[in-house]
Amino acid sequence: MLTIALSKGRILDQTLPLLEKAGISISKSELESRKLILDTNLNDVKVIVIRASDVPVFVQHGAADFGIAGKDVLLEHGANGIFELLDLNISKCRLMVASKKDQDLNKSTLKVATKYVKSAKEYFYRQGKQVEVIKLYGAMELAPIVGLSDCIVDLVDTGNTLKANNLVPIALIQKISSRLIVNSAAFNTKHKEIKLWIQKIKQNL
Ligand SMILES: Nc1ncnc2c1ncn2[C@@H]1O[C@H](COP(=O)(O)OP(=O)(O)OP(=O)(O)O)[C@@H](O)[C@H]1O
Ligand SMILES: O=P(O)(O)OC[C@H]1O[C@H](OP(=O)(O)OP(=O)(O)O)[C@H](O)[C@@H]1O
Repeated sequence: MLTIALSKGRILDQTLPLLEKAGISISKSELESRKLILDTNLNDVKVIVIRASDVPVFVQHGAADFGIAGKDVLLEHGANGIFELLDLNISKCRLMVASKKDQDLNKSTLKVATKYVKSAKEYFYRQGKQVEVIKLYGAMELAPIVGLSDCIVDLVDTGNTLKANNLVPIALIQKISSRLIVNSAAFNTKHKEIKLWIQKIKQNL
């Protein structure tokens, strides 16, 4: 039995066609059901659809043999018990610093609002900047507008969300795309089975 962990939301829409091309499909009724473990067209392959940030957790603990998650989420999680095997080149965006146009960013301690605490701390540490990081779970763009922070660290794709909130991109931290990750232990015990599926997915990218 093979269990695959997929991220809900925008990654899922781009992941399903990749799996389909590799020979794993999930019916519409299965996707629309309230079930948490979904059947596929193959008896020995099951799929769990969970929050993006939970995918590496399930894979790390062996509750899923492989999973698909954004690099943003993987950077926050760290490499514990996980191998990143494939860049799927989907859900591409950039992890960036952004602020109001006229914001003074030369203060001795910058207030940074973000969901990406680890990446933000590491970035500003490398820059030699002292920061106070304020953890948020969404709507980061609001923070500089209401004076909660001097800047944000968030994902940018089209730039429309920044523009709509009168914010400007300041610096690129990391290019983001979705990655296929495996549990390092499962990769050793189920190596043949996992490798076969990864090859099938890779062939069809
Ligand atoms: N604007 C974007 N353009 C392209 N990819 C994006 C964009 N925003 C997020 N992503 C990618 O999609 C992934 C999932 O994002 P999504 O917005 O669906 O979930 P989320 O709301 O961030 O997750 P959660 O439900 O755990 O809070 C992110 O981890 C990132 O890799
Ligand atoms: O540059 P853009 O194309 O405007 O995309 C950037 C937006 O996309 C993501 O939010 P998302 O839509 O996933 O909403 P959420 O994180 O608040 O759920 C991200 O957090 C930005 O707000």
